[in-house]
Amino acid sequence: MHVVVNAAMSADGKLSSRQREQVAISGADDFDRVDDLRVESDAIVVGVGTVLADDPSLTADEGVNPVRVVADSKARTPLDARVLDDRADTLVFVAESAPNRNVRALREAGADVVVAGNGRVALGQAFSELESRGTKRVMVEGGGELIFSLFDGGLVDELRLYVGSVVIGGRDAPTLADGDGFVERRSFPDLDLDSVERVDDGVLLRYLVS
Ligand SMILES: NC(=O)C1=CN([C@@H]2O[C@H](COP(=O)(O)OP(=O)(O)OC[C@H]3O[C@@H](n4cnc5c(N)ncnc54)[C@H](O)[C@@H]3O)[C@@H](O)[C@H]2O)C=CC1
Ligand SMILES: Nc1nc(O)c(N)c(N[C@@H]2O[C@H](COP(=O)(O)O)[C@@H](O)[C@H]2O)n1
Repeated sequence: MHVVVNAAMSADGKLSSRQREQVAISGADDFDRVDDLRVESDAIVVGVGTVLADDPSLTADEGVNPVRVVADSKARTPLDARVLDDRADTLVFVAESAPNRNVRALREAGADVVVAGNGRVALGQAFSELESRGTKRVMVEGGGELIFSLFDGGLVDELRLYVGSVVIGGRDAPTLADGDGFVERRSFPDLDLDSVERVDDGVLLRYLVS
């Protein structure tokens, strides 16, 4: 299974403002590229923080939509979230401790709910489950907490990063990889820069994870 993390950040490394609402960092051409990447993928994965902040549909304007996957330890996905609409299938990974009531309600809303891990979704287990269902290409669309955990778990093969020509600032604004952060130099995931391309008024960087 090949896992691509795709994100857009400001020149100062922020995914959004400190208010954690959706900010359009990408321009039109980059959003078209993201749409193409969605259609080329078998699954699009986000953390529930992104669902709560952005309410994304995670569908493409044209083509067959991949399955939408939410890492949602406590089953907090709102029942009126766009990821639960009927434009594509939705799989929600929850932890064993997720309230039964929430899990039941998500199932009634049409989601396939799978338990993986205690306390927090065990991402290695969740990705193995995706692979066992025939998933070959995974696109991760954020946010920073989930992306950090995926790097921490050695689960990322490729990073496509759009750097927009804007400064957002804010010590509490989300960045590409939040979580606890790495401390030891030897634990920092190393990246190989594969290509650099100007897109809109920003830069698209493509890295392979060593
Ligand atoms: N510019 C961009 O490309 C994007 C920006 N965003 C922005 O990012 C922010 C949302 O990001 P975050 O708050 O970091 O939320 P997130 O989307 O990373 O979700 C984090 C949540 O996922 C759940 N989760 C379950 N298992 C987990 C695990 N093993 N590790 C980590 N999380 C796990 C937890 O409930 C956790 O609170 C919003 O401001 C949104 O606008 C989100 C996606 C893309
Ligand atoms: N590629 C990209 N560029 C930006 O500027 C962004 N703010 C994001 N955010 C991500 O796109 C999702 C929106 O999805 P829908 O188009 O509503 O389906 C959002 O949730 C982030 O994952 N991405």
